[in-house]
Amino acid sequence: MQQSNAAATALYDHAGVGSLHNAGPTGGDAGDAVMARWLQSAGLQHLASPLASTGIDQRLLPNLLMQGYGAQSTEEKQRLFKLMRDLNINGETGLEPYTQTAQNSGGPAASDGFYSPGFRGDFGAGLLDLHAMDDTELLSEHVTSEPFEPSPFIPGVNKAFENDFNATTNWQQKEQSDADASASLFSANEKEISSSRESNVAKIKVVVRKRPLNKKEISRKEDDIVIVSENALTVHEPKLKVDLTAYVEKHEFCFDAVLDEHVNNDQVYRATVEPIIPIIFQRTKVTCFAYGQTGSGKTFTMQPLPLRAAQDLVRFLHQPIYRNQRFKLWLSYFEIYGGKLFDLLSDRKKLCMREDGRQQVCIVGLQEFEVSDVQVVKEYIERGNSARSTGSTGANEESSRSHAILQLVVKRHPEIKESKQNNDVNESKAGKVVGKISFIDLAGSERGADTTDNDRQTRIEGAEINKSLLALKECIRALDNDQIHIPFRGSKLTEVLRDSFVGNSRTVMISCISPNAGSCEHTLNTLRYADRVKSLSRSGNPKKDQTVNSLPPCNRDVSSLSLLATADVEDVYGQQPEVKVVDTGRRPLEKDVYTVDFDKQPSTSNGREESGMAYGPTDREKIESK
Ligand SMILES: Nc1ncnc2c1ncn2[C@@H]1O[C@H](COP(=O)(O)OP(=O)(O)OP(=O)(O)O)[C@@H](O)[C@H]1O
Repeated sequence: MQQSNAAATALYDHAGVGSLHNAGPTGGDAGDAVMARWLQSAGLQHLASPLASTGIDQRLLPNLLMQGYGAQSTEEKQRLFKLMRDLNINGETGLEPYTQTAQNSGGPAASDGFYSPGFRGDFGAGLLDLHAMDDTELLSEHVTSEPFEPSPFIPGVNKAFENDFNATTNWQQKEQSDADASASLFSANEKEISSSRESNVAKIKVVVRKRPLNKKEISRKEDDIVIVSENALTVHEPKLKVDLTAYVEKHEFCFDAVLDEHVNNDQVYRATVEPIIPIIFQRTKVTCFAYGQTGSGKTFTMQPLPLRAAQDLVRFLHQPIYRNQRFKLWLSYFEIYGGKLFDLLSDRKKLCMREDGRQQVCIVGLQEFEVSDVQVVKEYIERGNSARSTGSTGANEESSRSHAILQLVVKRHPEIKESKQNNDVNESKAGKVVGKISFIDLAGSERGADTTDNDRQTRIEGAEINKSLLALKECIRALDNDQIHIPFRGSKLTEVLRDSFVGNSRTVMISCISPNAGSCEHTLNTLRYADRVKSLSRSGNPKKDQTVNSLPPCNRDVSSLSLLATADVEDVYGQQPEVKVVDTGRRPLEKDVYTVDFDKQPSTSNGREESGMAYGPTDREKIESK
């Protein structure tokens, strides 16, 4: 309390009136004028005048303000709080030294400002305290737990929570305090905080998920050859010597996280997408995709994620900061099949991709739906899923033959009066994209090499799939190396995701693997692809290169792969509390020397890009630019 008083008092001093105790009538006037201007800067001038008219000693104003005097609404209190805080920050940065007064002398140093524990502890009721408790303390009370476990990263929202000014969490208070930033979304200080939060989320995160043996595999008495331990796993490859004696070759890998067969979908969400949700509101484009052979669990893994993410995004949107700024969530769902795009929420309407004048890719005719309720999101997802192209493979009766892309986009909408001027533009288009997350359920990675279904259709599917997987990897590589040129034209998939590869973006790859011995080769291919993606961040960064030598010998690269020679010491995912990950300074180890070319995807030679494979009606396409 002393500190906050000191800060407000400093305002008077700054006006050249000396300490409050010395303020005479003239000095008081000058101080009052500054105080009035100060309040006016946040639209709170009315808080000064009632005081003046009641004849209350203006010197008491800082105290009264600190008690929330006159502020009627939550919003006003927030603004007032922000003003006080800014004052402290300025004081803290030494913009304007202030004289010690009787009130503040003996208290904590001025430089401790708002952030000193003493100050926090004394902070009066009715005003926000950004630092009273850590993020997790209040969150758990307010998060709706059905049907998922509460998320420590995401604020809970319910009516009481929204209305209870004092019960807002630190995190929410920070967000709330952004509300009156008119010119930009975030004040300088908050930008700092948000950028540090952003930088805490690795650009590429690679997670492996192992599914359990299925009934067929159990009935065939197949062995589980994948052993998971922490963030590493070992594949025990059964082999035969020339003299036909059996032996096992071990392959060890290490990733950001490895999730075993006992991990449920909610835990997958927590380890992958959840930490990224907050930065979507900070103009980040996120891509999350699952990769792996058919039947390895990609769809099983990916399908719950958008719903879970939508639930958290909706929670954020209910925060006053975002609600006041007219942030809305939009959902679209389409698939890429045989190089063509189909809207899964619009009777498989064929879509086409256009580049506008600003080289922004837009999918012409793609329906976007505003979603503010998780139940509605669920219905859209179910509708889209039932419209997907699936077929049967040896390993999966309902195999995805396409890449399905579900996008959740946060947009900021203009005020009603502004948007009325653009009556002809539909609401979704009127909004400005703030951030988005794309969930991609890729078709099985080995379909190009699928010889059991080797008909023409399958070959075409396989060719496109292979092409896009290769292109995806190239884009991730370029992205991670901060290359200016991103080879997004390599496939329809990467073209569609173009805006996810430029600017501020994050990628989460979930590699799904089957545990049975019969899938060993595919499992190793999947892990090598994942390893390759992860290792991309180890190449081309001299800072990372230097650190490898300081790693303990057991963590050093011992394989013959020069590209995997450096350690990813900058991946700080390991700091997230809920995520089962460890320092990725340990590079993946695959002890054996491979003969496999890691870059090589299953053959694409049998595929030509075919046209005229449109599914569903070829509706007249409304050509319009976003
Ligand atoms: N972790 C898991 N736990 C329990 N069952 C799983 C798990 N992963 C996958 N399955 C089951 O395995 C089967 C195949 O999974 P899924 O359809 O997700 O594979 P996929 O990789 O998407 O295949 P495709 O590429 O052919 O579409 C499904 O019946 C699914 O329910």
